[in-house]
Formats: sequence, structure tokens, C-alpha cells
Amino acid sequence: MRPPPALPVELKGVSTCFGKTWIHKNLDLAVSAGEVVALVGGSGSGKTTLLRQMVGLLQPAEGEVRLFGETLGEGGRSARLARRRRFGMLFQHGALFSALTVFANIAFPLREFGLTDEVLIRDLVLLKMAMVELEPEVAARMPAELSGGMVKRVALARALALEPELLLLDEPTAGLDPDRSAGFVDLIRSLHRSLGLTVVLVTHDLDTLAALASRVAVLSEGRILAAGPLEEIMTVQDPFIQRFFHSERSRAALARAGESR
Ligand SMILES: Nc1ncnc2c1ncn2[C@@H]1O[C@H](COP(=O)(O)OP(=O)(O)OP(=O)(O)O)[C@@H](O)[C@H]1O
Repeated sequence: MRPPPALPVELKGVSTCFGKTWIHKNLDLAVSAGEVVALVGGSGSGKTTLLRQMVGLLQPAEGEVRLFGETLGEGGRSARLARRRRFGMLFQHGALFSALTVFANIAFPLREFGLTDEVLIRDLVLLKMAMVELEPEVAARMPAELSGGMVKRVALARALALEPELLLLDEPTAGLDPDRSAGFVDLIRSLHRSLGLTVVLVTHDLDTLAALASRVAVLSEGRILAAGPLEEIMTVQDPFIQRFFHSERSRAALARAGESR
């Protein structure tokens, strides 16, 4: 019998400490292929830190982070590069290189991985731009000339440049007005379906969460307090969960999501 496929993300006993403050304490989380897992938690609870640990930008003080069955840091340079190709990350606020054009931003990971054929790079960049519904004319613009929604789309195109299996999104709709936010959520949803991606996202936005998440993981007091489908999580008796999901605003967002699903 074949072994089950490795999980895209697995955190085991992760503890994180900045100075004398412990942010995560013996935290476990597993993400299966094809899931969209939304991490929610209070401000400063360590959601972004967890995303950064998942891709090896930060090391936990204790515990293990596994990506596609391999412990981060394991293996030599070629193993690390092979792993690097399998995920893309959309950072909070996009984090585009401000001195590079849109084209050069999206081409960056391709060049970083040694692609030198300029015709192929051009075709791939234009393909990624089409995937995120950006017109080809935008390629020559600088990040400062873009609207907030366009910055997110360019950052998403860059995250998808290496055709990853896993996409990590840090507050993908923060700073967007409701229409742009809904458009971006639709785009992520359709890319998730068409590319068969696994997605881990951090969001404060109930509309985004309700529209996208197949599972919600609640980070509280340094660990995953509960993880499950939204309907299940909403019934958990916990002060943060009650505040987060049962305010009037939350109820309205969840009702909107129910109508559009
Ligand atoms: N590199 C660092 N050095 C020191 N402290 C840090 C570092 N990165 C994060 N922190 C602290 O760790 C805590 C968790 O930060 P993190 O950004 O992960 O939280 P978050 O849940 O994403 O918060 P928010 O929802 O406000 O974005 C915060 O108190 C933050 O100030």
C-alpha cells in the first residue's frame, strides 16, 4: 500500500519566543492538500509569525515545521530550492520591490531560479498577469503608480510565478474597499479551484474568511484553540470566538457569505 501523501504544512510542538515573551506554546497544526485554512486570532497573537515560520523566514525556538513532509532546514541547498518552488507567499501590503516595474517584480522569482530565456520569461509573466486579471499594459508601470487592488494582484502574480502548490496569504484583502475586496476574494477562490492549490491565509475580515475558508484555525494564548469548519468554530464557547464571530458586523458578513456560496 502506498503511504498517504505528505501534508503541505505540519507544525508540531512549535514554541516561539521574542525576548522574554512566548508567542506560541507547543502549537500543533496540520494542513491537508487542497484545503483553504484561515488563521484567525487577536492582534499580536502570532498569526503572521506562524506564516513566516511555515516558509522558513523565521525559526521557532522549539518544535518542528514540516513542509510537504520535509523538516524545514533539512537537506542541502538543492533540497531547499526544490522546496522553495512549491510555495508562494503574498505578504501583507504586497511587499513589491518599489524600484522594479510590475514586469520585473513578477519575473523576479523566475530569474532567481535561473531562467534566462527572455522570451519564455515574458510569456510566463504575461500568463501570470492574465491569471490575476491584469492588462498587459500594466507591466511597464512602477508599484507607486498602482491602486491598492492592483498591488495585491501583482503580488499574487509574483507569488504564483513558480507555479506553487501552496499559497500563503497574509491579510490578502486588508486596505481594499468592499468591491475590490470581493473581487480579489473571487479571484483567489477561482485560482484555488482551477490550480488545485492549498491555501493558508491570515485574515481579520469576516467576509474574506466566510467566502474562502474550508477550515478556520483559531490562535489564542499561544496555541490553536480550535480548528474546524466555520459553522463548528462558531459554536465554541470562548470569549475571543464569541466576540469575533457573534458581533452584529460578523453576523452580517456571514449572512452575505451564505447568500453567495
Ligand atoms: N521579529 C520580531 N522581533 C520581536 N518581536 C516580534 C517580531 N515579530 C513579531 N514580534 C511580536 O510578536 C507578536 C506577534 O506578532 P505577529 O505579527 O505574528 O502577530 P499577528 O497575530 O499577525 O498580529 P496582527 O493581527 O496585529 O497583524 C507581536 O507582539 C509582535 O510585536
